[in-house]
Amino acid sequence: MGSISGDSTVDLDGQDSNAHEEKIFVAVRLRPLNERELSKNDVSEWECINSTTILFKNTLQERTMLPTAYTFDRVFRSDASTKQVYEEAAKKIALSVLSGMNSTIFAYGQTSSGKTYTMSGITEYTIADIYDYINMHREREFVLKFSAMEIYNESVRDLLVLDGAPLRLLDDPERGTVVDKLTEVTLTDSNHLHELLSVCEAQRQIGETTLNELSSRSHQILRLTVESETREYVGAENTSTLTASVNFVDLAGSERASQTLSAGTRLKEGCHINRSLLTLGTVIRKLSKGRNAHIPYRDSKLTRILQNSLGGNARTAIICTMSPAHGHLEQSRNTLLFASCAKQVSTNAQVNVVMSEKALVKQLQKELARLENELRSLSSLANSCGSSSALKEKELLIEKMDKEIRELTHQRDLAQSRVEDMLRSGGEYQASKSWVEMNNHEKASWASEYSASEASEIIDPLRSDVASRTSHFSERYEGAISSRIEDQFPENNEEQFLSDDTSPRLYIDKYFGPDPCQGWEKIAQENNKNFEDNCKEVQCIEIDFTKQNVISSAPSPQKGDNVSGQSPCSLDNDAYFTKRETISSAPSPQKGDNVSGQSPCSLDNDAYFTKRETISSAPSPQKRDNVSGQSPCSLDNDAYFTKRETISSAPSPQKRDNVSEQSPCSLDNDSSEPSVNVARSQSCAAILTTLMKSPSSEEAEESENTSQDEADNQEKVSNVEKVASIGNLCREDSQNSDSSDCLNDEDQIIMTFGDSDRFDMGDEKTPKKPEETADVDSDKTQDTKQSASDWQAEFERQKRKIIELWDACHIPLVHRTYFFLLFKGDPSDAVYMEVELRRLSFLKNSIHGVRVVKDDQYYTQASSAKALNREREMLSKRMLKKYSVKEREALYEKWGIDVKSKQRRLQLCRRLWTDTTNMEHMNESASIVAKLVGFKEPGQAPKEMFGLSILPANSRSFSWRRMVTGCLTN
Ligand SMILES: Nc1ncnc2c1ncn2[C@@H]1O[C@H](COP(=O)(O)OP(=O)(O)OP(=O)(O)O)[C@@H](O)[C@H]1O
Repeated sequence: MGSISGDSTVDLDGQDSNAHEEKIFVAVRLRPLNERELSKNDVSEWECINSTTILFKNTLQERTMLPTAYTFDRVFRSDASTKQVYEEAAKKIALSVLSGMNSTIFAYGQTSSGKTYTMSGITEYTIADIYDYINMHREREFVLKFSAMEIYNESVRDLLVLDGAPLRLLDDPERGTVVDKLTEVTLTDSNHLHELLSVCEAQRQIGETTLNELSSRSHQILRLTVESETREYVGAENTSTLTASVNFVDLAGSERASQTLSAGTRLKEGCHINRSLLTLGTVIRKLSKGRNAHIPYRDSKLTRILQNSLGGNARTAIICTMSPAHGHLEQSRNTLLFASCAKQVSTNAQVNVVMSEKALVKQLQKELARLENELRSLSSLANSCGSSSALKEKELLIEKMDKEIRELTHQRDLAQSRVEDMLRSGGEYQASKSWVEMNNHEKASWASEYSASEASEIIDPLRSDVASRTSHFSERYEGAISSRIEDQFPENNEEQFLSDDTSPRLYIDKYFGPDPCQGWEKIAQENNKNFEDNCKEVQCIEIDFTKQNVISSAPSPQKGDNVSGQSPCSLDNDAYFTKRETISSAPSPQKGDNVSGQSPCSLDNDAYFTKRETISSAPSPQKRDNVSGQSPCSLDNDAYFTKRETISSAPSPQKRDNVSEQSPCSLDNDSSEPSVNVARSQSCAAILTTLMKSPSSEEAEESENTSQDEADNQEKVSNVEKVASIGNLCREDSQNSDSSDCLNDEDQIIMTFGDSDRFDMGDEKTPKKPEETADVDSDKTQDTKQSASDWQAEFERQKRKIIELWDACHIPLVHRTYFFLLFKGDPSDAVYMEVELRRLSFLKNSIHGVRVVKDDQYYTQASSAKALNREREMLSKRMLKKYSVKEREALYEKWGIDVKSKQRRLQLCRRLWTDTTNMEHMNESASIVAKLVGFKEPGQAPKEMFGLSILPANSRSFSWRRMVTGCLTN
């Protein structure tokens, strides 16, 4: 022990007493082959080629891509003594405790590799050196304290107490994790310590495994705390004490159940051991990559207790022990991998100086006097400079600001509600009909007639008023406002996370577009242009859909009906026929007839036939009817027939009346089914409305599906469903989502035909009985009679549907809460709900094999189960801030969470928004999330902030006009 000599208490072996960052010291120790290994003729696979490098000999010439040489701070051959290991790998760090620095020596390695053998030696040598040092430094007074614990099956036991109960871990703001009620014995001398070590040895959980008769089944942490102060100053006023601890950590060995042949208790122990070592490995690996990574200290008690030693403020050495035997090759490699990571980890140890109580009191008194002086000088300054009046002035300013904020908000609300009123009542209908009283046709017609200039007329004066007030307001109060905002949203990671998604303004800007007030002008300007485009786009969609019904119809006797002229029935497998007919003006009847003039029947497998026809004059009713003229019922496997017709001019009334004169029921040649009677009016929007809502068209599809069900050949059914799915998609999107996003360009849809599991938008698709759906006119009448109470029912239905979709699409809880609080049951909610449903339908579709290229980024990015889990974790953290202990306990009870269970907050947050059918649960969830993220009280969600800002930033893919048009159809 002669090396302990220094005169200084804080300078051992040239160590610097100041805080310094250093890497963990990593050494590897090979043990000799043991008897068991020798008896199996196992060979030694590892060799230390110098004092720092260990080499894989590969005696058996196995092919391996793994590294063969590993370098560490020190490697020890199997004939090295424990004393040598101590001197060269552990001593320096262990004895840092004498200079006031915490330190830890770990032994890590697989079972039976020699951890306990090494660690007990190191502990002995350290103790001996410490007592030697104490004896040599009589000028200082030392107090040594000892504690010992083991972590057995994830519970912490006091090794100095016989049959003690498991101990709890507490978080101390200053000391980090502490073991509650752990015995700490003040040592009288080294013998005393040795006695206690014997107690620990006797107490520790030992068990026999195939690999080690005395296998340690727990992690053992022995802690020796050394306090010292200069004798001369003991009891003096300004003396200070050095205090630090050294931990001797003998980890349980990693093991493979198959190798240790463990079962029952041993197996359970082994699982706990491996799990905690895995966490230790993860902590080390993450630390080795940098301190910013999320370090899972809390995942195991071992890492929690040793947090300071793992990248913290304790000097640390890890001695990795390994068996050189070939039979343990894999485990040895794992050990070396762990050692390699550990080598990269830095710690930042510092000297812990504890002031004496007297010195502390003295210092505090000084500080108090200084503060009192400051206060006195401040109050005299206040009296002389009239700072109280300055304060008053500021208060008045704040009051004024508040008033102006209220006034501005009021103005904006007023402006929006005026515009909304105007939009709802709509020109000539205003006097006679309310919005809910209008039928879809009327709504759509109104939408088409309402012009941009009219909108601007109303909006412009309001906008300029609001703008001038806003600029005046921000000029004056910008500084004050931003400081208020900073107060409300302080910067830290968690807050950042939440403010990214939940700060009302940021949230809305990010996901719904800019401030509504700023969007009006653009909207008004784009109105006319967009509306034209939209009509075209929507027409494409709807006619496309109609055509599919037509395709399904029986051929008409007219010449024009049999455009393809031949049944696709005989299409070979995988062949399909796509027909597009673009009619830019009224086509002649002749021209459209027998357009293809060729049978697709003769197409070979995998061949397809795409036909485009441009017709420059109005088509005759005959021509437009039954374009394909063939039932796809008899399509061969995987063949399908798609026909699209794009019409950019207003068709003649005759044509419109007969567009789908045939019932899709005739798919099975069942002419008794009600026929589709889709009328096209002069107005684009009217066409849209009628087609979209026509129960006949729905029925047409249903009938088609029904008849498919009846068909013998199930394969054919699936083929037809594939065709129908395009129609369904079009219809869904035109009804429920941004139609132009979906179909204004064929390239915007990528269909996965193998996936028929389409998104079900709800009740609309429930097959209706023929008598319920036969007559479009009767539906129109019903539309007209729709009352506010109908809306209530519809509102509830839509709300539930949205909730289900939120759940299915893993929509962030903050988002759900915002919208949930937004929905009040007013007819004006229709707009918000519509937008939400559309986006969710896109998302759901994209999950189910249909990718919409222009999909809303937010929905595709934010909506994942993983993101949702993260959000729940973040929310659970906020519970500490937002709920008192009592409130939390009340919540746990209410939500059926055991108050004694672990991770109660997380448990609660994991339950939020899960019971989608229980509206009380939804309300409760919304209210909790709202509180956690600081939304307004439930029922006061900032609806006005959403207003028309439901427009996304990308106005090209989503226009106000389109949205309104879409809403009209429901
Ligand atoms: N370097 C060594 N020289 C000689 N014998 C050794 C050496 N290392 C370990 N041994 C012997 O190997 C056996 C297993 O050692 P030890 O109990 O220390 O392993 P361990 O890694 O602690 O195992 P476990 O994780 O199962 O507790 C013991 O009998 C021990 O005496």
